[in-house]
Amino acid sequence: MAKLFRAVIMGPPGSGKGTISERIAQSFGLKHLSSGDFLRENIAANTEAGVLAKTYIERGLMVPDNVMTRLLLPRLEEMTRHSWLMDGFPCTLAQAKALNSTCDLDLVISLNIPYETLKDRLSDRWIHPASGRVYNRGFNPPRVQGRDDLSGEPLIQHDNDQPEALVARLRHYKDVAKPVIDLYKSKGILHTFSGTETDRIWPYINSLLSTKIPSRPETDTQHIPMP
Ligand SMILES: Nc1ncnc2c1ncn2[C@@H]1O[C@H](COP(=O)(O)OP(=O)(O)OP(=O)(O)O)[C@@H](O)[C@H]1O
Ligand SMILES: Cc1cn([C@H]2C[C@H](O)[C@@H](COP(=O)(O)OP(=O)(O)O)O2)c(=O)[nH]c1=O
Repeated sequence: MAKLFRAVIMGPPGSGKGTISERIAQSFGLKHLSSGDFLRENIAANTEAGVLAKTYIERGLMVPDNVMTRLLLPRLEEMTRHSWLMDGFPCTLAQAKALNSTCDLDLVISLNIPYETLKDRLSDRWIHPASGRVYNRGFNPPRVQGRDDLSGEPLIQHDNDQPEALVARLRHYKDVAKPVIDLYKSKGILHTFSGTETDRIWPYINSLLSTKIPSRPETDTQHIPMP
């Protein structure tokens, strides 16, 4: 069996973690794991952790580290036969240390996107709350305005995606992410990508991953190779 590959993608809200993770999952056959999706599944299933997490998410707060690790680490431990890419976890140094004790990461992708770009994207981010699917009127609009493509249910906007809340969220991200980024830098597994357009960043990420994981032949030709 080919060596398993474990990667994490980090970045501020709106940096494109979800969007890029989907592309990586499609191109390289990794399982895309998302902390937000895990939380939504637990909330929907009314698990103990889900009920607790909901009280924080509803107030626009981060879920405490011990709840996150209790929820996610057992799921990761079960994935002994899969290569995966984790999006949204770890967010804090405590989460990173807990993850470290469970598995060895091969690679960390950090997205570095200018504030103005994040502001523009998030102020136009539309979410299907039940699934977490995200849309943007310019970048990936829903087929019918205001409606989720699959369920047809209404899309909503989060107050904390609006510019007034965003400055505080970004400041908070920078504070908590810095020690995590430093940790991965010191381990030599951090790769940072900067830019305003995902379609310009993607070829570089694709190229990096191609050196680490064999692409799936059927999807390999969809993406522009690195210049
Ligand atoms: N690693 C984590 N630690 C603490 N809380 C988390 C974590 N991941 C997700 N959450 C909580 O779950 C909520 C939903 O997560 P999700 O990643 O779907 O949100 P999002 O709005 O797409 O994230 P972003 O803030 O990157 O835009 C977050 O706003 C946060 O409250
Ligand atoms: C990646 C990307 C996303 N978007 C939009 C789609 C979403 O509405 C929003 C956030 O993208 P998303 O992938 O949800 O970011 P994250 O998971 O890091 O929070 O920005 C763009 O407009 N352009 C882009 O290049």
